[in-house]
Amino acid sequence: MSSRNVTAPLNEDPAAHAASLAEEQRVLDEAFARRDGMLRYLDAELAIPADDAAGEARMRMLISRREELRRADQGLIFGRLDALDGTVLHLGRVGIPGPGDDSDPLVIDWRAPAARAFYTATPVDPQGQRRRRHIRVDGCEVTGVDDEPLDGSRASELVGEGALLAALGERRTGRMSTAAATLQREQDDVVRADSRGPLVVQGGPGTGKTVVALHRVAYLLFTYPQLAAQGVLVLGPSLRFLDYITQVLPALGETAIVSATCDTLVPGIGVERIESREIAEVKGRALWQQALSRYCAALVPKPADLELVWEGERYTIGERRIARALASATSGHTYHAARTIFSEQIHDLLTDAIADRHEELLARMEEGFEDILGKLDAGLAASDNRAVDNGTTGTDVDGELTEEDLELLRDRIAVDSGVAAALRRWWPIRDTKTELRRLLGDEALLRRWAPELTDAERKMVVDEPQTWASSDIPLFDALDDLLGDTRPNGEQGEFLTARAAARRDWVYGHVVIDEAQELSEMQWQMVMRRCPSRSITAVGDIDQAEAPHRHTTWEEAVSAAFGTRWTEARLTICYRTPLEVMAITGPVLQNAGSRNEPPRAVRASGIEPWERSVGEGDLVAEAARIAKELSDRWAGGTVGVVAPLERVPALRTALPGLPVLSATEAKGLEWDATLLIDAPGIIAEPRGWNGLYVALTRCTQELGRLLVTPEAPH
Ligand SMILES: Nc1ncnc2c1ncn2[C@@H]1O[C@H](COP(=O)(O)OP(=O)(O)OP(=O)(O)O)[C@@H](O)[C@H]1O
Repeated sequence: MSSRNVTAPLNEDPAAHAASLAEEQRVLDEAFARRDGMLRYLDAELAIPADDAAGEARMRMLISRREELRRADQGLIFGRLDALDGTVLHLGRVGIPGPGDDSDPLVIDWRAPAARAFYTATPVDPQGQRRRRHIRVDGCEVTGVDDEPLDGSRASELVGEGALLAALGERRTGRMSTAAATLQREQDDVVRADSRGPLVVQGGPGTGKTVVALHRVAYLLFTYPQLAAQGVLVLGPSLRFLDYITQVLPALGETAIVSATCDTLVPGIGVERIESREIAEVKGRALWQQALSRYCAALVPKPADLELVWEGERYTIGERRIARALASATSGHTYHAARTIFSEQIHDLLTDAIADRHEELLARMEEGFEDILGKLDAGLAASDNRAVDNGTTGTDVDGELTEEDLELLRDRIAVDSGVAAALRRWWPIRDTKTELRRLLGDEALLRRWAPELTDAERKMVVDEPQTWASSDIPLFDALDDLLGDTRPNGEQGEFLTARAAARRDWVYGHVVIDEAQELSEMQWQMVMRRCPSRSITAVGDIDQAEAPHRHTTWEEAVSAAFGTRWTEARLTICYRTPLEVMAITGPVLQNAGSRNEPPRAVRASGIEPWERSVGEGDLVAEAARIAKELSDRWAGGTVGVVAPLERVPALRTALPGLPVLSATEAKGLEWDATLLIDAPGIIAEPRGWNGLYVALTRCTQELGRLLVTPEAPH
């Protein structure tokens, strides 16, 4: 811990303030100088080529450290804690060591345990601290300091109120920014929560769920460096959303990440068409896991005699032996793994059968058929080339098969195409897509393996087109997992984004799900398969759920996946949406059937939400005019337009360059101003009140509503 003692001003007078700025500028200058020195050192190290795997792994580590240091430009220092005992700590995006080997760090990483008090100390519980200071920097220049005494002379629910409100009031760029400098207490609790077992974070709109989820990833990777070997999976609701959050984790120095949506997660299959909500609901139910598992088990052949031909002779492996081989091969293995084990056992059994017959022949020969030995020897020698290789005849002179003979024979059986073909006929290799198609397209199969479905539901499934929809992806994933690879991938090796993303069976160290309220039960299963340790953080707002499943509580949403073994945390303060807008969301939430209160808004924008009406015929032109007005007013920021899905195409054409989205598409995104078009049209959509709640809560400053009035009759 740093022990530089600085007498910091606690009053606000300008001279003292200027002195504080100058003092922090000196620390920042030193931090940059040290950071640049570290970069030079890393560049020099990286110039020496690696000559083995260990060297390459070290290179990757150095490259990642270099990236982290390079990206820390914004926020090399952002905070300072002055303890009661005079100790001073500076906090930044990354740790910067002090000048000597034994000296205290110049800057500690915000994720280090010693930094925690910066986010959690309060006047009531100052944790040995005298003052918290937020340092605002612009690159290498200190632009301001906000001091917060922790002696009770100033009380606020917020940590670093000045810095937080400044951050929240900034124009939105269309990309999310980091919030390491201004994380709030309840958010920090979630960021640093125990990573064992699933954690579900419920929070209303704008409470920082995405912020928390991403900072938690950075925290976990920092605290448990071994996680980087498996990587972290970040699942978001849409590609637009993933694009919105792209720069947060790299800016926090983290790259051991795969990000995907539930639709893009599984290699080898993608969404080819939109489906109805009814069918998506039916195909999202947990019952499919069982149905697919039963179906897959039924694909395994039943015990029966197996006939094989070896060198023109027929051998029959009897039903009882087959049954034993099947029982040991199938227990706990996937279809294809079991098939591989079974095949190996058949190779053994066939070897034994050939050896038995050979012995029989020998016995008969001893009874007087001596010429047979000669033929047999010649046959074996010709088939395994030993006569050519070592001049032996292939059996001992007495004609008995040696251990070595048997091993060679077994090896030849294992690669023999005739045996392989017979085994393939008896126990076919299965293609996941073909099998899934077969099951989904056959009412009789569905009746047998998914008896929980009603006749009408089965018919609906069978009548679906022959292309893949979103709800098919988790079914494919489940079946592919049950069938297993025909050739196992082996160890997963060190994490590389492309390597992990290309493998369906990659096991991640942690999974973060944003907008988790939207996941169907089958999508939850898909997540769990990738994280058997259950180290999962799911953030969402059950009141914003629009997906076709019928969950209205987290218990309903996750019990099929986690049972009762999960913890819940809550975020209660809304940082995005201003007071004026949050004030009108209460009734909307009630109509959505929620039992939750809207979160408390932390700030006012001073702009009341407004409403205008327009006739149907003038809608598009009027929307374009108002959107232009808003864009001018929020120049340097962003404006978003949310409308009922059916109105989106026409509005998109009329408003090029602006995001025009349905309520579902707007999920997770935000703008300075929202133009909400035809709220009743959104309400009329399935789960429309939830959609309206999403739409209302996207803006950080201004909400305008455009109502559509019916055309007056001519
Ligand atoms: N501690 C913080 N410091 C600075 N900005 C913050 C903080 N917490 C949240 N914000 C900002 O508040 C806004 C809302 O945060 P975020 O998108 O994470 O909320 P959310 O709970 O995921 O919202 P929604 O459910 O509506 O998508 C963002 O602009 C985010 O940067």
